[in-house]
Amino acid sequence: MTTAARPPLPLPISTPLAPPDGFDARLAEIGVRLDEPVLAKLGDYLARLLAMNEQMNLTAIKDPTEAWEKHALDALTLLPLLGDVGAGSRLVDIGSGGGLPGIPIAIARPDLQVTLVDATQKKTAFLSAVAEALGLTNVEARAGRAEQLGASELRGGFDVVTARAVARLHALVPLTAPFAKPGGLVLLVKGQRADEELAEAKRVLVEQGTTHEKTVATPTGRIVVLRRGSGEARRKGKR
Ligand SMILES: C[S@@+](CC[C@H](N)C(=O)[O-])C[C@H]1O[C@@H](n2cnc3c(N)ncnc32)[C@H](O)[C@@H]1O
Repeated sequence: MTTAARPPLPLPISTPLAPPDGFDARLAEIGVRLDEPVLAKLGDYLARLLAMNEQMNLTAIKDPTEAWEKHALDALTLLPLLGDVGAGSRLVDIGSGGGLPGIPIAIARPDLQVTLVDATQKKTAFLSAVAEALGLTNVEARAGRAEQLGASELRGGFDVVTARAVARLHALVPLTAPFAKPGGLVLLVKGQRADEELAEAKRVLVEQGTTHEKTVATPTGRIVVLRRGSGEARRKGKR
């Protein structure tokens, strides 16, 4: 882990957040049901995120209820798309920032190995510290730019790649697709303008050897689902 040589970042004291009334119903709307210990761990994560946010810029959201909706629920909208992703699979979250959507996924799917990538070393120090505090043994943080890490030993190593709020699709696909194995999924959390961004990124999708499988509307936005093709498809795309 890139941050391992540095002293661990001390986390401020925080009290885990309780889910707001009706959160179970919000989860049911997206076809997700979580046990109480999982919700408790999510509440612990959100509390630590908001507490650390007073010391470094991790999120614009400060209100706990909003954090459950716009961070936890928004991240968990990815879960139904991971139904066919088996235990032991590897997922990487690019531009993870304060850990979104990667940490809620790692909490809800402890059977996945989750790598969190961010260009800012201070943020990956927080991600390592929060993963340790939450006992998330399936999480590692890597500091570095996706452009470089996507050409490192991480290239082509992941069954699933996720990203939220990092860049528009035409710039985001080259940052994310290189991490996916052939046949791997690239799940990009977007807003209402996903279709417009897709149209703009059409050529880039081909160049990166990805195909657009579908766009899923969720209660919090849109998820653009891409699949990385074989090397052969990528070579054809370059012609
Ligand atoms: C607006 S924040 C979003 C953070 C998080 N994904 C979320 O949804 O809350 C964008 C993050 O992407 C990171 N980032 C931007 N460009 C990057 C790149 N080329 N490689 C790695 N991280 C990058 C930034 O450091 C920042 O933490």
